[in-house]
Amino acid sequence: MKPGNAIEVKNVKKKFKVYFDKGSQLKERILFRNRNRYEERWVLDDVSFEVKQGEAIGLIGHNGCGKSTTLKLLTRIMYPDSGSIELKGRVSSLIELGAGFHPDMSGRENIYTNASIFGLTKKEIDERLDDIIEFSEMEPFLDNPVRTYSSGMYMRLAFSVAINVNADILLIDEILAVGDVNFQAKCFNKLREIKAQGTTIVIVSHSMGQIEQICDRSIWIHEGKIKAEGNPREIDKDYLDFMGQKRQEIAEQSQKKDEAKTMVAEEIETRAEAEEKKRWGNGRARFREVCMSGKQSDRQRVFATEESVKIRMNYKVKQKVQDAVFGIGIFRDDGVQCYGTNTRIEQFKRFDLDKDGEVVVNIEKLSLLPGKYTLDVAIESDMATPVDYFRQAYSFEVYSSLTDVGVFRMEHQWEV
Ligand SMILES: Nc1ncnc2c1ncn2[C@@H]1O[C@H](COP(=O)(O)OP(=O)(O)OP(=O)(O)O)[C@@H](O)[C@H]1O
Repeated sequence: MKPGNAIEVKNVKKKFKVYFDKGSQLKERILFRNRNRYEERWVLDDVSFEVKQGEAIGLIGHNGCGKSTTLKLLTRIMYPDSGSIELKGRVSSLIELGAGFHPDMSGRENIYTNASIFGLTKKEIDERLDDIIEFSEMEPFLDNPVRTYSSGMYMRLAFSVAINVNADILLIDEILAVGDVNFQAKCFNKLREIKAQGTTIVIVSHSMGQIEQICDRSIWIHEGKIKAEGNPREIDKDYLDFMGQKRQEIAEQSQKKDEAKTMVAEEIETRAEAEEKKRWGNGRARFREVCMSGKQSDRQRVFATEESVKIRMNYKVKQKVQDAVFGIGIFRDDGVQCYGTNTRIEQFKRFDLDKDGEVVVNIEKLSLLPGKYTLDVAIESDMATPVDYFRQAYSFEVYSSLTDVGVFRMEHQWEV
Protein backbone atom coordinates (compact mmCIF):
# COMPACT_ATOMS: atom_id res chain seq x y z
CA MET A 1 0.00 0.00 0.00
CA LYS A 2 1.24 3.51 -0.86
CA PRO A 3 2.51 5.48 2.15
CA GLY A 4 -0.20 7.74 3.57
CA ASN A 5 -3.05 5.64 2.18
CA ALA A 6 -5.67 4.00 4.41
CA ILE A 7 -7.72 2.25 1.71
CA GLU A 8 -6.79 0.98 -1.74
CA VAL A 9 -9.45 -0.53 -3.98
CA LYS A 10 -8.05 -1.86 -7.25
CA ASN A 11 -10.05 -3.06 -10.26
CA VAL A 12 -12.79 -4.53 -8.11
CA LYS A 13 -15.55 -6.47 -9.81
CA LYS A 14 -18.56 -7.90 -8.02
CA LYS A 15 -21.47 -9.80 -9.50
CA PHE A 16 -24.64 -11.21 -7.95
CA LYS A 17 -26.80 -14.05 -9.12
CA VAL A 18 -30.41 -13.10 -9.78
CA TYR A 19 -32.61 -16.21 -9.74
CA PHE A 20 -35.70 -16.54 -11.89
CA ASP A 21 -38.97 -17.11 -10.08
CA LYS A 22 -40.07 -20.69 -9.48
CA GLY A 23 -43.63 -19.54 -8.93
CA SER A 24 -45.60 -19.14 -5.74
CA GLN A 25 -48.28 -21.80 -6.15
CA LEU A 26 -47.66 -25.40 -5.11
CA LYS A 27 -48.35 -26.60 -8.67
CA GLU A 28 -45.79 -24.16 -10.11
CA ARG A 29 -43.23 -25.07 -7.47
CA ILE A 30 -43.60 -28.82 -8.26
CA LEU A 31 -43.53 -28.21 -12.01
CA PHE A 32 -40.53 -25.90 -11.84
CA ARG A 33 -38.70 -27.60 -8.95
CA ASN A 34 -35.68 -28.22 -11.15
CA ARG A 35 -35.69 -24.75 -12.53
CA ASN A 36 -32.59 -23.22 -11.06
CA ARG A 37 -32.00 -20.64 -13.69
CA TYR A 38 -30.35 -17.38 -12.87
CA GLU A 39 -28.54 -14.55 -14.54
CA GLU A 40 -25.41 -12.86 -13.30
CA ARG A 41 -25.55 -9.13 -12.77
CA TRP A 42 -22.37 -7.09 -12.45
CA VAL A 43 -22.89 -4.55 -9.68
CA LEU A 44 -19.32 -3.25 -9.60
CA ASP A 45 -17.37 -3.37 -12.80
CA ASP A 46 -13.72 -2.44 -12.44
CA VAL A 47 -13.90 0.06 -9.61
CA SER A 48 -10.65 1.57 -8.30
CA PHE A 49 -10.10 4.32 -5.75
CA GLU A 50 -7.77 5.26 -2.93
CA VAL A 51 -8.48 6.98 0.36
CA LYS A 52 -5.75 8.77 2.27
CA GLN A 53 -5.35 8.44 6.03
CA GLY A 54 -7.57 11.00 7.74
CA GLU A 55 -9.56 11.68 4.58
CA ALA A 56 -13.38 11.50 4.54
CA ILE A 57 -15.08 10.40 1.36
CA GLY A 58 -18.76 10.17 0.45
CA LEU A 59 -20.15 7.51 -1.88
CA ILE A 60 -23.10 8.80 -3.88
CA GLY A 61 -25.29 7.41 -6.65
CA HIS A 62 -28.84 6.29 -7.40
CA ASN A 63 -30.61 3.45 -5.55
CA GLY A 64 -29.02 0.12 -6.33
CA CYS A 65 -25.87 1.53 -7.96
CA GLY A 66 -23.59 -0.43 -5.60
CA LYS A 67 -22.72 1.95 -2.73
CA SER A 68 -23.62 -0.46 0.08
CA THR A 69 -21.96 -3.32 -1.80
CA THR A 70 -18.76 -1.26 -1.88
CA LEU A 71 -18.97 -0.70 1.89
CA LYS A 72 -19.66 -4.39 2.51
CA LEU A 73 -16.60 -5.29 0.45
CA LEU A 74 -14.54 -2.85 2.53
CA THR A 75 -15.78 -4.45 5.76
CA ARG A 76 -15.14 -7.91 4.31
CA ILE A 77 -18.75 -8.98 4.91
CA MET A 78 -18.41 -10.07 1.27
CA TYR A 79 -15.55 -10.50 -1.17
CA PRO A 80 -14.98 -9.26 -4.73
CA ASP A 81 -15.01 -11.63 -7.70
CA SER A 82 -11.79 -10.04 -8.88
CA GLY A 83 -9.55 -7.15 -7.95
CA SER A 84 -8.10 -6.34 -4.56
CA ILE A 85 -9.02 -4.32 -1.48
CA GLU A 86 -6.49 -3.27 1.14
CA LEU A 87 -7.20 -1.43 4.38
CA LYS A 88 -4.67 -0.26 6.93
CA GLY A 89 -5.63 -0.28 10.59
CA ARG A 90 -8.65 -1.17 12.73
CA VAL A 91 -11.97 -0.91 10.91
CA SER A 92 -15.24 0.01 12.57
CA SER A 93 -18.50 0.00 10.67
CA LEU A 94 -22.12 0.96 10.91
CA ILE A 95 -23.61 -0.77 7.94
CA GLU A 96 -26.79 -2.62 8.69
CA LEU A 97 -29.03 -1.56 11.50
CA GLY A 98 -28.90 -4.13 14.26
CA ALA A 99 -26.13 -6.18 12.61
CA GLY A 100 -23.92 -7.56 15.37
CA PHE A 101 -26.73 -7.16 17.94
CA HIS A 102 -28.49 -10.10 19.53
CA PRO A 103 -32.21 -9.30 19.93
CA ASP A 104 -32.67 -11.18 23.21
CA MET A 105 -29.65 -9.71 24.93
CA SER A 106 -29.80 -6.42 26.79
CA GLY A 107 -28.31 -3.21 25.43
CA ARG A 108 -25.48 -3.50 27.94
CA GLU A 109 -24.64 -7.11 26.93
CA ASN A 110 -24.80 -6.11 23.28
CA ILE A 111 -22.28 -3.33 23.83
CA TYR A 112 -19.82 -6.01 24.94
CA THR A 113 -20.47 -8.42 22.06
CA ASN A 114 -20.59 -5.66 19.46
CA ALA A 115 -17.40 -3.95 20.64
CA SER A 116 -15.60 -7.29 20.79
CA ILE A 117 -16.48 -7.84 17.10
CA PHE A 118 -14.50 -4.66 16.42
CA GLY A 119 -11.54 -6.20 18.25
CA LEU A 120 -11.76 -4.71 21.75
CA THR A 121 -10.85 -6.78 24.81
CA LYS A 122 -13.18 -7.01 27.86
CA LYS A 123 -10.86 -4.64 29.76
CA GLU A 124 -10.89 -2.09 26.91
CA ILE A 125 -14.68 -2.24 26.77
CA ASP A 126 -14.96 -1.78 30.56
CA GLU A 127 -12.87 1.38 30.23
CA ARG A 128 -15.07 2.79 27.49
CA LEU A 129 -18.47 1.63 28.75
CA ASP A 130 -19.34 4.94 30.41
CA ASP A 131 -18.48 6.95 27.30
CA ILE A 132 -20.54 4.62 25.11
CA ILE A 133 -23.56 4.83 27.42
CA GLU A 134 -23.27 8.58 27.86
CA PHE A 135 -23.05 9.26 24.14
CA SER A 136 -26.01 6.98 23.34
CA GLU A 137 -28.24 8.63 26.01
CA MET A 138 -29.70 5.14 26.44
CA GLU A 139 -28.99 4.57 30.13
CA PRO A 140 -32.65 4.07 31.17
CA PHE A 141 -33.16 1.32 28.56
CA LEU A 142 -29.81 -0.39 28.81
CA ASP A 143 -31.02 -3.48 30.67
CA ASN A 144 -33.95 -4.14 28.34
CA PRO A 145 -33.56 -6.64 25.48
CA VAL A 146 -32.70 -4.81 22.27
CA ARG A 147 -35.63 -6.42 20.44
CA THR A 148 -37.76 -3.88 22.33
CA TYR A 149 -35.76 -0.96 20.88
CA SER A 150 -36.96 1.33 18.12
CA SER A 151 -34.74 1.68 15.03
CA GLY A 152 -33.52 5.04 16.34
CA MET A 153 -32.56 3.43 19.67
CA TYR A 154 -30.65 0.65 17.86
CA MET A 155 -28.81 3.25 15.87
CA ARG A 156 -27.90 5.28 18.96
CA LEU A 157 -26.31 2.26 20.56
CA ALA A 158 -24.61 1.00 17.40
CA PHE A 159 -23.22 4.45 16.58
CA SER A 160 -21.93 4.95 20.12
CA VAL A 161 -20.09 1.63 19.99
CA ALA A 162 -18.73 2.22 16.48
CA ILE A 163 -17.18 5.57 17.38
CA ASN A 164 -15.71 4.39 20.66
CA VAL A 165 -13.59 1.51 19.45
CA ASN A 166 -10.60 3.67 18.46
CA ALA A 167 -10.91 2.71 14.84
CA ASP A 168 -8.54 3.97 12.17
CA ILE A 169 -11.22 3.59 9.50
CA LEU A 170 -14.93 4.19 10.04
CA LEU A 171 -17.45 2.98 7.44
CA ILE A 172 -21.01 4.29 7.72
CA ASP A 173 -24.04 3.49 5.58
CA GLU A 174 -27.21 5.63 5.30
CA ILE A 175 -28.07 4.43 8.81
CA LEU A 176 -27.72 7.89 10.41
CA ALA A 177 -31.01 8.81 8.76
CA VAL A 178 -33.01 6.98 11.46
CA GLY A 179 -31.73 9.12 14.34
CA ASP A 180 -33.84 12.09 15.45
CA VAL A 181 -32.64 15.59 14.51
CA ASN A 182 -30.88 16.19 17.81
CA PHE A 183 -29.03 12.90 17.72
CA GLN A 184 -28.15 13.37 14.04
CA ALA A 185 -26.61 16.74 14.85
CA LYS A 186 -24.69 15.18 17.73
CA CYS A 187 -23.42 12.38 15.46
CA PHE A 188 -22.28 14.87 12.85
CA ASN A 189 -20.34 16.90 15.37
CA LYS A 190 -18.80 13.68 16.64
CA LEU A 191 -17.86 12.59 13.12
CA ARG A 192 -16.13 15.93 12.55
CA GLU A 193 -14.26 15.47 15.84
CA ILE A 194 -13.23 11.91 14.91
CA LYS A 195 -12.09 13.11 11.51
CA ALA A 196 -10.03 15.90 13.09
CA GLN A 197 -8.32 13.23 15.18
CA GLY A 198 -7.16 11.53 11.97
CA THR A 199 -9.73 8.76 11.45
CA THR A 200 -10.45 7.87 7.84
CA ILE A 201 -14.18 7.93 7.08
CA VAL A 202 -16.21 6.45 4.22
CA ILE A 203 -19.86 7.41 4.31
CA VAL A 204 -22.79 6.45 2.07
CA SER A 205 -25.58 8.96 2.01
CA HIS A 206 -28.34 10.33 -0.17
CA SER A 207 -28.10 13.60 1.71
CA MET A 208 -25.73 15.81 -0.25
CA GLY A 209 -25.80 18.25 2.67
CA GLN A 210 -24.38 15.58 5.00
CA ILE A 211 -21.68 14.63 2.50
CA GLU A 212 -20.67 18.23 1.94
CA GLN A 213 -20.48 18.86 5.70
CA ILE A 214 -18.11 16.00 6.41
CA CYS A 215 -16.38 14.80 3.28
CA ASP A 216 -13.28 16.01 1.47
CA ARG A 217 -14.22 14.07 -1.64
CA SER A 218 -17.30 12.53 -3.27
CA ILE A 219 -17.20 9.40 -5.40
CA TRP A 220 -20.17 9.01 -7.71
CA ILE A 221 -20.93 5.41 -8.67
CA HIS A 222 -23.04 4.83 -11.75
CA GLU A 223 -23.75 1.61 -13.63
CA GLY A 224 -21.00 -0.24 -11.79
CA LYS A 225 -18.30 2.31 -12.51
CA ILE A 226 -16.99 5.50 -10.99
CA LYS A 227 -18.62 8.25 -13.04
CA ALA A 228 -16.90 11.14 -11.30
CA GLU A 229 -14.96 11.98 -8.17
CA GLY A 230 -13.68 15.16 -6.61
CA ASN A 231 -14.77 18.14 -4.55
CA PRO A 232 -18.16 17.24 -2.98
CA ARG A 233 -19.77 20.57 -3.89
CA GLU A 234 -18.97 20.10 -7.59
CA ILE A 235 -19.60 16.35 -7.83
CA ASP A 236 -22.82 16.49 -5.79
CA LYS A 237 -24.10 19.28 -8.04
CA ASP A 238 -23.28 17.30 -11.21
CA TYR A 239 -25.00 14.26 -9.68
CA LEU A 240 -28.11 16.26 -8.73
CA ASP A 241 -28.23 17.82 -12.21
CA PHE A 242 -27.94 14.34 -13.73
CA MET A 243 -30.71 13.01 -11.48
CA GLY A 244 -32.83 16.08 -12.29
CA GLN A 245 -32.40 15.36 -16.00
CA LYS A 246 -33.44 11.71 -15.44
CA ARG A 247 -36.54 12.85 -13.58
CA GLN A 248 -37.23 15.31 -16.37
CA GLU A 249 -37.20 12.39 -18.85
CA ILE A 250 -39.49 10.35 -16.57
CA ALA A 251 -41.82 13.34 -16.11
CA GLU A 252 -41.94 13.83 -19.90
CA GLN A 253 -42.73 10.15 -20.46
CA SER A 254 -45.53 10.21 -17.89
CA GLN A 255 -46.78 13.48 -19.41
CA LYS A 256 -46.95 11.72 -22.79
CA LYS A 257 -48.81 8.80 -21.18
CA ASP A 258 -51.24 11.24 -19.52
CA GLU A 259 -51.77 12.93 -22.87
CA ALA A 260 -52.43 9.56 -24.49
CA LYS A 261 -54.94 8.72 -21.72
CA THR A 262 -56.65 12.07 -22.23
CA MET A 263 -56.98 11.31 -25.94
CA VAL A 264 -58.76 8.06 -25.09
CA ALA A 265 -60.99 9.91 -22.66
CA GLU A 266 -62.01 12.20 -25.50
CA GLU A 267 -64.65 9.71 -26.59
CA ILE A 268 -66.54 10.36 -23.36
CA GLU A 269 -65.63 13.92 -22.72
CA THR A 270 -63.82 16.08 -25.24
CA ARG A 271 -60.43 17.36 -24.29
CA ALA A 272 -61.65 20.94 -24.61
CA GLU A 273 -64.50 20.24 -22.16
CA ALA A 274 -62.11 18.69 -19.64
CA GLU A 275 -59.84 21.68 -19.93
CA GLU A 276 -62.66 24.15 -19.51
CA LYS A 277 -63.23 22.94 -15.93
CA LYS A 278 -59.98 24.54 -14.92
CA ARG A 279 -60.24 27.36 -17.40
CA TRP A 280 -62.63 30.26 -17.69
CA GLY A 281 -62.93 33.75 -19.20
CA ASN A 282 -64.68 35.64 -22.01
CA GLY A 283 -62.41 34.02 -24.64
CA ARG A 284 -61.44 37.24 -26.43
CA ALA A 285 -57.84 35.98 -26.14
CA ARG A 286 -56.63 32.52 -25.25
CA PHE A 287 -53.35 30.91 -24.24
CA ARG A 288 -52.11 28.57 -26.95
CA GLU A 289 -49.09 27.27 -25.14
CA VAL A 290 -47.73 27.75 -21.63
CA CYS A 291 -44.36 26.32 -20.69
CA MET A 292 -41.39 26.83 -18.45
CA SER A 293 -37.84 26.57 -19.72
CA GLY A 294 -34.59 26.09 -17.86
CA LYS A 295 -31.07 25.22 -18.79
CA GLN A 296 -31.94 21.73 -20.02
CA SER A 297 -34.97 22.21 -22.20
CA ASP A 298 -37.67 24.56 -23.44
CA ARG A 299 -40.38 22.50 -21.80
CA GLN A 300 -38.59 21.57 -18.63
CA ARG A 301 -40.41 19.79 -15.82
CA VAL A 302 -37.70 19.58 -13.14
CA PHE A 303 -35.71 22.57 -11.91
CA ALA A 304 -33.02 23.19 -9.34
CA THR A 305 -33.76 25.71 -6.60
CA GLU A 306 -31.01 27.98 -7.88
CA GLU A 307 -31.94 27.70 -11.57
CA SER A 308 -32.86 30.58 -13.91
CA VAL A 309 -36.30 29.99 -15.38
CA LYS A 310 -38.41 31.50 -18.15
CA ILE A 311 -42.19 31.27 -18.15
CA ARG A 312 -43.46 31.54 -21.71
CA MET A 313 -47.11 32.25 -22.48
CA ASN A 314 -48.10 32.13 -26.11
CA TYR A 315 -51.56 33.53 -26.85
CA LYS A 316 -54.05 33.98 -29.68
CA VAL A 317 -56.33 36.98 -29.94
CA LYS A 318 -59.88 36.62 -31.32
CA GLN A 319 -61.15 40.05 -30.40
CA LYS A 320 -59.26 43.08 -29.17
CA VAL A 321 -58.63 43.03 -25.40
CA GLN A 322 -58.46 46.51 -23.94
CA ASP A 323 -56.19 47.38 -21.05
CA ALA A 324 -54.87 43.80 -20.82
CA VAL A 325 -53.23 42.32 -17.74
CA PHE A 326 -51.09 39.16 -17.66
CA GLY A 327 -50.72 37.31 -14.36
CA ILE A 328 -49.01 34.24 -12.97
CA GLY A 329 -49.52 32.22 -9.77
CA ILE A 330 -47.38 29.37 -8.45
CA PHE A 331 -48.94 26.81 -6.12
CA ARG A 332 -47.40 23.92 -4.20
CA ASP A 333 -49.22 20.56 -4.55
CA ASP A 334 -50.77 20.98 -1.08
CA GLY A 335 -52.47 24.13 -2.36
CA VAL A 336 -50.18 26.71 -0.73
CA GLN A 337 -49.82 29.75 -2.95
CA CYS A 338 -46.10 30.38 -3.18
CA TYR A 339 -46.09 33.40 -5.41
CA GLY A 340 -48.36 35.53 -7.52
CA THR A 341 -48.02 38.71 -9.51
CA ASN A 342 -49.40 40.48 -12.56
CA THR A 343 -48.56 43.32 -14.87
CA ARG A 344 -51.04 45.63 -13.09
CA ILE A 345 -49.47 45.02 -9.65
CA GLU A 346 -46.11 45.78 -11.23
CA GLN A 347 -47.51 49.02 -12.70
CA PHE A 348 -46.95 48.21 -16.32
CA LYS A 349 -47.93 50.89 -18.84
CA ARG A 350 -51.47 50.20 -20.13
CA PHE A 351 -51.54 48.05 -23.25
CA ASP A 352 -54.14 46.39 -25.48
CA LEU A 353 -53.98 43.01 -27.19
CA ASP A 354 -54.93 43.08 -30.82
CA LYS A 355 -52.76 40.37 -32.35
CA ASP A 356 -51.29 36.99 -31.39
CA GLY A 357 -48.07 37.05 -29.42
CA GLU A 358 -45.98 35.79 -26.54
CA VAL A 359 -45.29 37.05 -23.04
CA VAL A 360 -42.20 35.91 -21.15
CA VAL A 361 -41.45 36.19 -17.45
CA ASN A 362 -37.73 35.90 -16.72
CA ILE A 363 -36.97 34.58 -13.25
CA GLU A 364 -33.34 35.00 -12.37
CA LYS A 365 -33.40 32.43 -9.57
CA LEU A 366 -36.42 30.20 -8.96
CA SER A 367 -35.69 29.98 -5.19
CA LEU A 368 -38.45 27.42 -4.49
CA LEU A 369 -37.53 24.55 -2.18
CA PRO A 370 -38.01 20.90 -3.27
CA GLY A 371 -41.58 19.88 -4.00
CA LYS A 372 -44.23 19.62 -6.69
CA TYR A 373 -45.74 22.80 -8.06
CA THR A 374 -48.26 24.04 -10.58
CA LEU A 375 -48.43 27.28 -12.50
CA ASP A 376 -51.65 29.26 -13.11
CA VAL A 377 -51.65 31.91 -15.80
CA ALA A 378 -54.24 34.53 -16.62
CA ILE A 379 -55.20 37.26 -19.04
CA GLU A 380 -57.62 39.87 -17.73
CA SER A 381 -58.99 43.00 -19.33
CA ASP A 382 -59.94 46.33 -17.81
CA MET A 383 -61.82 46.14 -14.50
CA ALA A 384 -60.36 42.67 -13.81
CA THR A 385 -62.62 40.83 -16.28
CA PRO A 386 -61.21 37.32 -16.82
CA VAL A 387 -60.31 36.79 -20.48
CA ASP A 388 -58.53 33.46 -20.06
CA TYR A 389 -57.87 32.21 -16.56
CA PHE A 390 -55.98 28.91 -16.93
CA ARG A 391 -55.49 26.94 -13.69
CA GLN A 392 -52.67 24.40 -13.51
CA ALA A 393 -51.51 25.33 -16.96
CA TYR A 394 -48.12 23.76 -16.26
CA SER A 395 -46.77 21.46 -13.58
CA PHE A 396 -43.17 21.11 -12.45
CA GLU A 397 -40.92 19.78 -9.70
CA VAL A 398 -38.05 21.34 -7.82
CA TYR A 399 -35.02 19.57 -6.40
CA SER A 400 -32.15 20.96 -4.39
CA SER A 401 -28.92 20.05 -2.69
CA LEU A 402 -29.98 22.34 0.16
CA THR A 403 -31.81 20.99 3.16
CA ASP A 404 -33.41 24.16 4.51
CA VAL A 405 -37.14 23.95 5.07
CA GLY A 406 -40.19 25.98 4.04
CA VAL A 407 -41.47 27.12 0.69
CA PHE A 408 -38.64 29.16 -0.75
CA ARG A 409 -35.03 29.96 -0.08
CA MET A 410 -34.59 33.39 1.40
CA GLU A 411 -31.27 34.92 0.35
CA HIS A 412 -29.25 35.26 3.54
CA GLN A 413 -25.84 35.17 5.17
CA TRP A 414 -24.98 34.05 8.67
CA GLU A 415 -22.75 36.09 10.94
CA VAL A 416 -21.53 34.15 13.93
N1 LIG B 1 -26.80 -10.34 -1.70
C1 LIG B 1 -27.25 -9.92 -2.86
N2 LIG B 1 -27.74 -10.79 -3.78
C2 LIG B 1 -28.20 -10.37 -4.99
N3 LIG B 1 -28.22 -9.07 -5.37
C3 LIG B 1 -27.75 -8.17 -4.51
C4 LIG B 1 -27.26 -8.53 -3.21
N4 LIG B 1 -26.86 -7.39 -2.57
C5 LIG B 1 -27.09 -6.38 -3.42
N5 LIG B 1 -27.64 -6.82 -4.58
C6 LIG B 1 -27.98 -6.03 -5.76
O1 LIG B 1 -26.87 -5.22 -6.08
C7 LIG B 1 -27.28 -3.92 -6.51
C8 LIG B 1 -26.55 -2.88 -5.66
O2 LIG B 1 -27.04 -2.94 -4.32
P1 LIG B 1 -26.50 -1.93 -3.21
O3 LIG B 1 -27.21 -2.30 -1.95
O4 LIG B 1 -25.03 -1.93 -3.21
O5 LIG B 1 -27.03 -0.54 -3.76
P2 LIG B 1 -26.97 0.93 -3.13
O6 LIG B 1 -26.26 1.79 -4.12
O7 LIG B 1 -26.42 0.87 -1.75
O8 LIG B 1 -28.51 1.30 -3.11
P3 LIG B 1 -29.39 2.21 -2.10
O9 LIG B 1 -29.10 3.64 -2.44
O10 LIG B 1 -30.78 1.83 -2.49
O11 LIG B 1 -29.04 1.81 -0.71
C9 LIG B 1 -28.79 -3.90 -6.39
O12 LIG B 1 -29.32 -4.15 -7.68
C10 LIG B 1 -29.11 -5.04 -5.46
O13 LIG B 1 -30.35 -5.62 -5.79
